[in-house]
Amino acid sequence: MRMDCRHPVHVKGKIIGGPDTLICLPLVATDRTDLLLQAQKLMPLEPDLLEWRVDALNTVEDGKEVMTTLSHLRNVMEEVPLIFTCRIDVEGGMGLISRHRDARLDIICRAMETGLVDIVDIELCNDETFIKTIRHGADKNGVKLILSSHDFEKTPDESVILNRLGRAQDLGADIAKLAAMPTGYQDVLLLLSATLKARTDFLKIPMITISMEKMGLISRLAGGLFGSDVTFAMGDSASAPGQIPIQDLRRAMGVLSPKGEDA
Ligand SMILES: O=C1C[C@@](O)(C(=O)O)C[C@@H](O)[C@@H]1O
Repeated sequence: MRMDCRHPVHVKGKIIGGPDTLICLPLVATDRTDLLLQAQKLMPLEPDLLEWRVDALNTVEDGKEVMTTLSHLRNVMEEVPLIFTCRIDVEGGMGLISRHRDARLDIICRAMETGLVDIVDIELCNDETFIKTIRHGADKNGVKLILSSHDFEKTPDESVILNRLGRAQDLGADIAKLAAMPTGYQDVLLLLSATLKARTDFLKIPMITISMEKMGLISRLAGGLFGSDVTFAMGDSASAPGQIPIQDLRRAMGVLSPKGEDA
């Protein structure tokens, strides 16, 4: 049976770290029209969460425009929880903003202040002042915080994976996240086994762990059984290598954890 975590996160009726593994769809668009079209297209697929990768937006440097776009997006999304992500360049961020610390900090803080964002995702590799400022803003505005780590080259050793998940928890994350690239199937096993170890040994908060690319697909399908609380499917397009359509993901997850059975 899937192990619940000690401090589940409740957002708009969804439980991250509860009995079910949730499915998140990413929104990656260069302009507002496309973003809203994508959201309209994805809503009937009934995702548990939507992630807006705001770093992909052409006009992301224009704070006012981003906030207006955010309010339009919120209207389309109704009650689906929103993760707001402005990814840093060294961990897969797109566009100019991903290279500008202060611009990223500013846009994330402004977004939290609107009250339209449920969760923000920032990287563990940010400096402590950055992380503390976001944590403070999140507390003030009732926003949950994901501290994440991405390695697009390799899968780190088990000790590094455990260390990063633990560090996210120690720095006050509500959810810890780690995505890594496998260079062999051994790495996929390593990621899953580290996930289980973190869940059993020390991690009280929910986590999201992902082994990327085709090779890591099993982690997106079955990661929930090992302790990962959210899995990412493909939105209108993929936001990372290895994502598959939500219908396929749901079917496979249903086979792995039949409802009403002890799995
Ligand atoms: O960090 C993650 C996970 C992810 O990288 C994935 O591998 O599915 C996709 C990103 O959009 C998201 O921010």
